[in-house]
Amino acid sequence: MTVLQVRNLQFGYHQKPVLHDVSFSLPRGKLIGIVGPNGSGKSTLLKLLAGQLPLQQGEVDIQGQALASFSTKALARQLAFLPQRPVMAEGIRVEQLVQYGRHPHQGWFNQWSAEDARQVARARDIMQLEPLWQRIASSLSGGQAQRAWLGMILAQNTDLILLDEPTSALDIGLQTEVMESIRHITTENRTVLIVIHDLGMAARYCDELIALDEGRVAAMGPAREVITKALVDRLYNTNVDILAAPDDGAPVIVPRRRTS
Ligand SMILES: Nc1ncnc2c1ncn2[C@@H]1O[C@H](COP(=O)(O)OP(=O)(O)OP(=O)(O)O)[C@@H](O)[C@H]1O
Repeated sequence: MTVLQVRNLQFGYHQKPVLHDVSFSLPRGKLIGIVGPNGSGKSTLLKLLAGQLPLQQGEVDIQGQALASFSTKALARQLAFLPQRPVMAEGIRVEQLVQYGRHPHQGWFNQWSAEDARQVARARDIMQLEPLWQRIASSLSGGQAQRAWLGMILAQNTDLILLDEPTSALDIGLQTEVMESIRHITTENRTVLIVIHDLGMAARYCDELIALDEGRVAAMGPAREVITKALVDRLYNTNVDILAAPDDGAPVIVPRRRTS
């Protein structure tokens, strides 16, 4: 079943076009990556899908229902969105941040339910936040903060999760750990759409990729088929070699030096 359907999306900032005729659909239970050069429209696309920017042209359906027909709270029960640079409120602890993910599920009197507690504990365990639980969130390192934010997103317990570069501040060990956790989420039949710059990680972990180039879909399909030398050279104006990882054959992208 299709979780998200995007048809002929066009968008511009102050009359400057940024996205052109973008169409795709996301099946349930898959990890889908959006790749593309800086400024190609990846964050703009995610913000539109999350209802953070107004649709100008085209249609977005979430679980078969028009995006515009959802209230803010109803939308937050369907999809969780982690922007590229989320703003951390001063003074809150990691525990409170993760609990905040339950807000869309709470009723008029903000009753805290057993289900809320269960989802918060689950998010804490998956993101291994126990040692950070009572820390002031704004005092965390970049990587720790990213895990805390992901904990909040997991606690929201939505079928669709949109993440804008969730591994950008992480060292290579944590990157792998977080990507494994994100993969784990899709085994629960959730769909995750992730903006990611690291093409090797994208090819290794994502089921499918959407490659954007100047606001247009340049390629779309199974991750390891999308990452070709021709596409990478063209999109990033570079000259790469693509090797095969020794463990599972996933593409490893090695840019050649530019010798003068
Ligand atoms: N609020 C804004 N007002 C005007 N122009 C914007 C705004 N946000 C983004 N843009 C422009 O829209 C284009 C696409 O930006 P966007 O952030 O979506 O790209 P991106 O692919 O996510 O880039 P990056 O990989 O650098 O994060 C860029 O030219 C950018 O300068």
